[in-house]
Amino acid sequence: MRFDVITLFPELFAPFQSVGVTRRAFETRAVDVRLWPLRDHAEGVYRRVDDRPFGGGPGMVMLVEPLVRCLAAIRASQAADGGARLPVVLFSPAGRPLTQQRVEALAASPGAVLLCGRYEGIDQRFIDAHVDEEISLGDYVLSGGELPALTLMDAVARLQPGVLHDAASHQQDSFSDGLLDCPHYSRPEVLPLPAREGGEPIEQGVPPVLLSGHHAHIARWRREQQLAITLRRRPELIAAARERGELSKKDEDFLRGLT
Ligand SMILES: CCN(CC)Cc1ccc(CNC(=O)c2csc3nc[nH]c(=O)c23)cc1
Repeated sequence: MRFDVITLFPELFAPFQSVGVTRRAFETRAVDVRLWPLRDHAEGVYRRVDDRPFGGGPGMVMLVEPLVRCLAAIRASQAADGGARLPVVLFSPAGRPLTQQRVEALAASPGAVLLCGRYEGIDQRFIDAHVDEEISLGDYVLSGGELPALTLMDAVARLQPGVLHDAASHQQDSFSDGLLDCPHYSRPEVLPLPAREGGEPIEQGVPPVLLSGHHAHIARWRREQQLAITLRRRPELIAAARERGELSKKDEDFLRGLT
């Protein structure tokens, strides 16, 4: 699958292509990323990509014409590669919050043009004429759409075949089964951890069940930890899992014991 990224800061994307899971996705071409620096499509002496908003107000607005020229170049490149004409995704605070469900849909698609907004936003006429979908990362204010785009690319790259070593691991990802993750432990079995300032002493050992080798008990303990942690931090995810029929009778018995 392919991402054509329109951005004012292509340098922000280099680390994605050279580190970890996403590097493998990029090297194996499971995910093709093509960066399109918007400034290359700005004309005039000052090569403007933004200007002041009509009606006044703070900040600047991204101009339509450089975006139209940039998108035309992308369409020509997609056609030349015989690829599909990909939908345009705008990252914006006014977009629909990104979910794992949306990530999975995109991961199964041929890809998308990812438009990274900067400044106060994009001229609405470009959005009306060319944008197919607006995506937000969540209700907090970032400086632009590049980190959201990197987040989406990371989440999609992990789902591509052959990218994750242990394919089963993304099935077990907590957001794949809708509950928060259980605690994890590794060597050493006992840690000389100092107690917190004026707090309770830290549990130094590892839950014995994890050392028992009894896989059914371990799986049960992990599931009960997921349920307890999710009920405490994100109770709405319990209700949603129940709605989807994903809670077993054992799960429900355990939850009743907690409340
Ligand atoms: C007028 C108030 N602001 C809207 C919340 C203006 C504004 C702030 C920051 C931006 C830059 N942010 C993004 O482009 C962005 C793109 S996706 C996203 N997800 C969460 N939060 C974000 O700020 C974003 C754009 C407009």
